[in-house]
Amino acid sequence: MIHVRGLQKAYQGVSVLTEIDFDVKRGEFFGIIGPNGSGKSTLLKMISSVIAPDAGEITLADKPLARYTRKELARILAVLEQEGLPPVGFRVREVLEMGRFPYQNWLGEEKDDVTPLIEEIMQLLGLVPLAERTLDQLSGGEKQRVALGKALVQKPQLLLLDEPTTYLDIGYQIQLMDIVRKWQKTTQVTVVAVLHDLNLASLYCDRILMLHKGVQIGVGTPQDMLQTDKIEAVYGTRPIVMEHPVHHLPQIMLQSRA
Ligand SMILES: Nc1ncnc2c1ncn2[C@@H]1O[C@H](COP(=O)(O)OP(=O)(O)OP(=O)(O)O)[C@@H](O)[C@H]1O
Repeated sequence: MIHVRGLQKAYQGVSVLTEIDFDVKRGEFFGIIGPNGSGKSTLLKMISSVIAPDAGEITLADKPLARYTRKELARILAVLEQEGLPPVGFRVREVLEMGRFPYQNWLGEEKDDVTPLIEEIMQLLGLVPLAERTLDQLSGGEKQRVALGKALVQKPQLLLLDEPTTYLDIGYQIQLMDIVRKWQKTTQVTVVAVLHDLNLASLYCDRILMLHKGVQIGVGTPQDMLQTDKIEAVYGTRPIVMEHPVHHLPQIMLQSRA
């Protein structure tokens, strides 16, 4: 689904990403992890074509990213970002309808009736009781679900998540990630997620790319990447890594040095 080759980016002459090379398979849940400032968001912005690389190439569904028009790209790719929501006066149902923009003609009309799709996604995300509320009447967690709804109604082949659980409590973190995974099973969407929480990354990602100071430390399964020495080298803190008793995946416990 995605091929990234020799990607490089610098801001004002300061290199923030060098020699990034990886592939993401169709239907995969792919995580990007790394400390603050390691280049995760920059990489995601290049995949969504918000910024251009200085060198290297990204291929999306067998076509170089640079050759997509904005509208073509919007039919393939959706980005979950809370800042991507419209101004506060819009109602939840209207915001979800806006997600269909890539499929509408210049009159804002679409060939097929999308009401069933919008209803299905509102059900999936528990947004039915909030449908007529305006965005300013929602909590941070509810807004995050609306933003996810707007991304899902696009029916993307590729869903990009930039720290999707930042404002969510543990219950909503698991709920949001489970919803994405459930949706992935029915639609085969490819998911690329920047995640700060290494334990969530371990539970949900098929493979993980680890960045450190703009350099690719490695790409591999959670077992390959979430090892004590690697985490210490990159994050500067030595955790205890244990196997999850139910999911049999690595989970980390932090150790205080005080
Ligand atoms: N528009 C910009 N102009 C100059 N420098 C930038 C710009 N955007 C990002 N940077 C710098 O590029 C580096 C990588 O930033 P980026 O946001 O990609 O990191 P990140 O891994 O997503 O960080 P965080 O986990 O803190 O969100 C940082 O040093 C940041 O200060």
